[in-house]
Formats: sequence, C-alpha cells, structure tokens
Amino acid sequence: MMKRIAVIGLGTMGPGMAQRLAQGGLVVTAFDTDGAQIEKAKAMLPLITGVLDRLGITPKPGGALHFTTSLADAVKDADLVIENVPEKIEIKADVYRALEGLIASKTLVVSDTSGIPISKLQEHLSHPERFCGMHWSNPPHIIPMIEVISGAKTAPETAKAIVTLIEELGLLPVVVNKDVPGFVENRILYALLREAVDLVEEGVIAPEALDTCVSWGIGYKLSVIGPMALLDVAGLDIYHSVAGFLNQELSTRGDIAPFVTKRVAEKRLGLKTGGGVYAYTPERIKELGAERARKLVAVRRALEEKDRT
Ligand SMILES: NC(=O)c1ccc[n+]([C@@H]2O[C@H](COP(=O)([O-])OP(=O)(O)OC[C@H]3O[C@@H](n4cnc5c(N)ncnc54)[C@H](O)[C@@H]3O)[C@@H](O)[C@H]2O)c1
Ligand SMILES: Cc1ncc(C=O)c(C(=O)O)c1O
Repeated sequence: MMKRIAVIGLGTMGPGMAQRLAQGGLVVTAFDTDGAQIEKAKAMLPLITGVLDRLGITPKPGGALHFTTSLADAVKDADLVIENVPEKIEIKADVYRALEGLIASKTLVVSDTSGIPISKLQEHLSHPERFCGMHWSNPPHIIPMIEVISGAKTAPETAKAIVTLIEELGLLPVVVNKDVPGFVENRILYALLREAVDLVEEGVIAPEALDTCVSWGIGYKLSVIGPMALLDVAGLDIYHSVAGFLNQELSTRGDIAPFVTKRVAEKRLGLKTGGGVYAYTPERIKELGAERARKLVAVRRALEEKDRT
C-alpha cells in the first residue's frame, strides 16, 4: 500500500493532482524548480478543495500536502514519484537523472506525459522496470479517468501497483495495451482537434459555432454513450455508408496547421497568456474557471447517478 507520493512539477496539472492524492489519504510532497509556481499552486488550493468538496470527496484521515523547494526533500521516502514537467524528453530525462541516488530501490516513478512513448522515456532511467505512464486528464482533480501505460521494460507489478492506487482513490484506471504515441485519449482528442482547426481555418464554421456544435452535439452525447457503443446506436450500416464517402474528405495533415503555429509564434497561447483562439480579461478567466468547474461537477454527479441506476 502506498503512503508517500512526490509530485514533481506544479504547472497546469500538478496542483489539482497533488491535492486529490492528499484528500485520498496520502502524504504528498510537491516540488517545482520555479518558486513562483509553488506560490501559485498554494494559492489555487482553496478553489481545488472547494470543487473536491462539491464532488463529495471528503479528506481521508492521514492525508497531507506539503510543498518544498528541494527535490531531495520531495522524494525522500517516497513510494511513488509522479513526474509532471513539460512535454519535452530532455526536461523529463533531466528529472529522471536528478532522481538517481535520491530515491530508494523500491520507489516507483511514473510520467504524466500526454503521449511520449513510455519505452522512449525508459531509455533515461536506470530502473526502467519500476517506471510506467500514468496519464491524468485536465483538470486532474475533476476528471476521474487515468490511463496506465507500460513500456517495453515495465514490470507487470509496477503497472498493477498504479492501477491499484487509482482504484483505491476511487478513480477509474484504463489500461492501454500498446505503448503507441498519444496513448488512446490523446489520439482521439487530437484527431478531433485536427479536424476542428481545419474546419475553422477553411472558413466552414466560426470558432464559437464549432464549440456549440461539438459541446451540445457529440460532446454531450459521448459522455453518456462511448464511441464504440455509439456505433451500435447509429447502426454499423449507417457508419459504413457515411464513412464510405466521408473518410477520404477528413483532414490527414501531418504538420501543424498555420492557425496554431501563427498563434504560438505570437505567444497567444490561450488562458495562460490572456488569449489564444478567443481573448480573455483576467476577470473573465476567473469567471470561466468557476463556471466550468461548477458544470463539470454537475455533469460528473449526473453521470455517476446514471451508473448507479
Ligand atoms: N496541460 C494539460 O492539459 C495536460 C493534461 C495531461 C497531461 N499533461 C502532461 O503533464 C505534464 C505537465 O504538463 P503541464 O500542462 O502541467 O505543464 P506546465 O508547463 O503547465 O507545468 C510544468 C511545470 O514543471 C515545472 N518544471 C520544469 N522543469 C522542472 C524540473 N526539472 N523539476 C521540477 N519542475 C519543473 C515548471 O516550472 C512548471 O511549473 C506534461 O508532460 C504534459 O504533456 C498535460
Ligand atoms: C489539448 C490537450 N492536450 C493534452 C491533454 C492531455 O494530455 C489535454 C487534456 O487533458 O485536456 C488537452 O486538452
């Protein structure tokens, strides 16, 4: 049974994940190389605990969240280290190198990578058998599904221990059978995003209208009926007829659309820079955060209700 967890990297994903683990009864030590990120993470905690409270996730006894500016202190006596640093192999490899000599031989290490193959990351670990993918979805304190991915050198007991941890937290592990880039969640999401960006770029639809179309059409439906079940609902004959003329029309571009590269070059990255596809004031960002958390909580509660009946 795991007790002590180190969360390395406190950007978009770290704070929610750290607090969710602490409320699950674990002793969590959170670390970031940037002190400002640690302060930002601390400031986010009231919002995160408020959301967890509305989800009915009451803190289990023994849990705690500590912050530290020392990697050595963060990982001391850890049963598990969760690496949550930017999606760049070199940065992740530096973290794994820094862990050498700091962690015990029993300590497991996981990466929250969005899709770098686990076998590739394993090349940078001296104990690859104790390493696997543990891919959370954003926001990590609200979305219950977590992908578990083994690389070529992951020991079966490592992946099993992570699945058990996720289950003990009352979350939903999904085991991915092959270590393909993007795993499953992001292969599906990025297929959708490539088509969405293409449709907007081609002037087929405005961004706001596309968001309405997806959120109130397939998005709403897919949260209740998954894609495989949807094939049965629609009829495989219908899918066969439509896919017969539509598949060849869909975007297959292998590079990144100018719609995105242009904005990235201009540092229009989204909420974190006050604008990306849409523009935001600081007040609007706050409002949207609260409104979206409220709606995600309500939808999750409704879906859990459905699962019980
Ligand atoms: N953003 C998402 O929606 C999302 C969802 C799921 C998984 N992920 C994955 O999770 C990981 C983290 O993503 P994010 O969006 O939180 O990134 P982020 O850029 O928001 O945050 C990364 C944090 O890591 C810190 N950091 C950088 N180098 C470090 C080091 N050597 N030691 C400790 N901290 C260091 C940075 O200061 C920053 O606070 C990535 O692999 C990403 O692909 C992201
Ligand atoms: C755009 C995008 N990319 C990656 C991830 C997760 O790895 C997410 C997400 O979790 O929402 C995302 O939105």
